[in-house]
Amino acid sequence: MQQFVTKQLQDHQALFQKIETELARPIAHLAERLIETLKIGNKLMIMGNGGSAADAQHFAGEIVSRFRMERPGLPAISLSTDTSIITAIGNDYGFDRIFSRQVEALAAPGDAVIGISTSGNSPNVLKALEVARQAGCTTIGLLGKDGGSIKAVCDIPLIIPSHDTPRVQEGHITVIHILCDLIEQGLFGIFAREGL
Ligand SMILES: O=C(CO)[C@@H](O)[C@H](O)[C@H](O)[C@H](O)COP(=O)(O)O
Ligand SMILES: [Zn+2]
Repeated sequence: MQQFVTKQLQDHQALFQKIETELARPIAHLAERLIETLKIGNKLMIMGNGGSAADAQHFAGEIVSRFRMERPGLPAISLSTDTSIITAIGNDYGFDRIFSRQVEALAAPGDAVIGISTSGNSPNVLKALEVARQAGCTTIGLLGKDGGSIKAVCDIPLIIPSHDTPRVQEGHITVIHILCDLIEQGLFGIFAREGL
């Protein structure tokens, strides 16, 4: 068992080394887009299934409440969280529409709609990003594997370079925390002061 644990930790470390090499610039670029979105009064809408539903809720919580800084609340909604809405749409229209219906109802042009999917192939996330695109939103994917079918409907696809679902999720939550730091510092902190 200890060998198994060691192997998991080694895989995690190797992946994070790759993320550092390949994704530092794309993560900073994505943060800039999110900062611009929030600066002009638009909001973030975030969704995913399973572990990625938890990530969506986690991300929205950091933005609305706070990450590290004392600062005003910022607008972000998790589309994976409201059981009444999700069961109503799922029951009446089908599971594929649980996110797209919320995008129809809540999205405004200029909002950033963020789909989190380790396979890049969840149909409900794909449909929501298609609707978001038609509504004039910026579409963003936190993805894995080869980006799947969702990659094609993303203005900004960020793909964690792994085919192992748990490792991809570990990449996603780290990216989310870095984005939260950059958003706070970009709007209210060191990067805002330095105009970076
Ligand atoms: O958390 C995990 C696996 O670590 C699972 O709950 C996982 O999120 C679920 O199987 C999801 O349905 C996978 O969807 P996706 O990431 O491929 O869009
Ligand atoms: Zn999990």
